[in-house]
Amino acid sequence: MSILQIHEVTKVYEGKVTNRALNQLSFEVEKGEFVAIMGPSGSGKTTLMNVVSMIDVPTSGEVVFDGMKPQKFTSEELAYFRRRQLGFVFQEFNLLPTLTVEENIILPLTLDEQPIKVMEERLAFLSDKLDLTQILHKRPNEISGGQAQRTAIARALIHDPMLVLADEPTGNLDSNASREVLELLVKMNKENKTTILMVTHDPIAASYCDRVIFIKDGEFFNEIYKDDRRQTFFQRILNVLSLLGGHVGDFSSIRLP
Ligand SMILES: Nc1ncnc2c1ncn2[C@@H]1O[C@H](COP(=O)(O)OP(=O)(O)OP(=O)(O)O)[C@@H](O)[C@H]1O
Repeated sequence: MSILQIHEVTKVYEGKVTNRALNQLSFEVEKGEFVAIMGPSGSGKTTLMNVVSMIDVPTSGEVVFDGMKPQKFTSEELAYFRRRQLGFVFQEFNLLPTLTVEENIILPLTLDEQPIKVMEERLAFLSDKLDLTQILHKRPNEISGGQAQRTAIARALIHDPMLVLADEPTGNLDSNASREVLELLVKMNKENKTTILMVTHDPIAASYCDRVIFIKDGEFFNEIYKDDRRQTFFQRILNVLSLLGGHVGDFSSIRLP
């Protein structure tokens, strides 16, 4: 069953020069899938994430979530839908510095005025899964980058969203912390059937996913599915990237997995 359908989405930015950031892009994400989006700089990845998260409206085409069409929502319905059904993980973690780890994680539930019992149960469940129990009382400036990203993942999952959107979640992490965060994303995906759409420049990060969709000049370029071994998937991702082209530096974080 598909949880997200991108149907012939085009996004044109008008200005002195008209910019077609997405051009008739179509793909679907199945419930419980972990999908990476890759493409050279300027290929439309951020625009795609903005359209999926409904920060931006497509010029034409449709984004459908589990049969629902948010383009038809009122602004209140849209705000509610984003808050309840989407989870966000960013490169910069975006934690609130004055709140503790625990307060940061439960923030989405607090905003939704959920009963304390619900908050405590979800918090206990996620802190255990993401190994955060020991640092719940700390503030963001007292924890490592990897711990900050794990906190951000817990915050993204606390309301059990339909879809998690992750934008370069390992972009600010060293290789050990990156691996830890990716393994936890895989664990949440496999054990809890969390559906994740992740933009990344990093072929190692992409190799943790079930499928990689490559876009170029705002258009669908190719997609590959993981077989059983991550190493061979990584190699196949590199092969497609070499066909995809782009500028030197677009995939600068390539290192051996
Ligand atoms: N607000 C905007 N107004 C005009 N053009 C835009 C705007 N946002 C993006 N673009 C253009 O749309 C195209 C796609 O940009 P986008 O940021 O989506 O690419 P990207 O793949 O995320 O790039 P990067 O990997 O460098 O972040 C680019 O040509 C960009 O210049």
